[in-house]
Amino acid sequence: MGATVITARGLRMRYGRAEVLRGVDLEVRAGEVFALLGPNGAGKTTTIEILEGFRRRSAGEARVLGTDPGKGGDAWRARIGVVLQNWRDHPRWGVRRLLAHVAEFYDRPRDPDELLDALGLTAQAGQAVGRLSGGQRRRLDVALGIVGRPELLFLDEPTAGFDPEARDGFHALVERLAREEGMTIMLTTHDLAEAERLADRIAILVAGSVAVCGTPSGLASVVRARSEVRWVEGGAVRSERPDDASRLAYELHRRFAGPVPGLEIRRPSLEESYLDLVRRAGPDGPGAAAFAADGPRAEREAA
Ligand SMILES: Nc1ncnc2c1ncn2[C@@H]1O[C@H](COP(=O)(O)OP(=O)(O)OP(=O)(O)O)[C@@H](O)[C@H]1O
Repeated sequence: MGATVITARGLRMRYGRAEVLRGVDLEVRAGEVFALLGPNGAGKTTTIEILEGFRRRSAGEARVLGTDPGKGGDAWRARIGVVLQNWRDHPRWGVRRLLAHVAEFYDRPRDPDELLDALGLTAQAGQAVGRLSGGQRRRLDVALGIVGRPELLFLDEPTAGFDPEARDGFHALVERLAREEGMTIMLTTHDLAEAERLADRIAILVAGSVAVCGTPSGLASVVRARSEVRWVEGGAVRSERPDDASRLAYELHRRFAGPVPGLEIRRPSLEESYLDLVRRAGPDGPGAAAFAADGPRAEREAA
């Protein structure tokens, strides 16, 4: 993996009295697809907007392509592609015309027709932007974000509103951009499956800070919630979530002096574990301190 493209250290953001980011630390390296995953209101968009240079942080350090994003000029901006959550300009312009117009701002733009083809928008080339469906509009947003051949691409919830086919096509496009062109991509999503499919590394943002960060497989082992052990005793179903499920099963086996009635050990799915993590680290959960003592935060930067 290459040089560091994005660094954030202790990033903080306040909107009035509300502290939305409480010290975000992350690092993205060249050629990496990095997913910022988290529930609604976790601070994903705020983080990405600070890194794009669209929002001024309240405190902390940030470097993007070697520059403080709050001070990046035109030359810096031209190296970055941005796909915002809601971009609704130029509703009367034709799709191809808008794309070709934006392409003119760059030295080495992509061919607008090839791009429309890659995003499945050829049939809409002459259509007014304001008349596109939500999913088509989103695909045009992506086309606008990559037409300038950026080194670094920010995608804020890129597949929101996509149907399954469009989502799959978009995932394939992101994989192509990363693998064939070596583009560094940072995306936000609340879709765990999307993050797992696309990202080399995932940071889970909960209540304004990074709860855990690592590769999808490293994350699976760190985030994985405790297994549930169930058995039948005294005519009733008993259930526990011990630290060590196999040890409890062994102890039960000894206690029953043989097979344990109704014994079941259920390993939670990654989805359940993710939701468990979000609940524990969230504002209504036991709080960051309890969460840290519990493991994942202490094991931050899982393999
Ligand atoms: N301009 C603003 N003024 C005041 N509060 C804001 C502003 N923008 C965002 N917030 C608040 O900051 C918090 C984080 O918002 P943000 O959009 O960064 O979260 P998110 O993780 O991207 O959420 P979502 O998944 O819903 O897009 C939310 O509680 C939101 O209401």
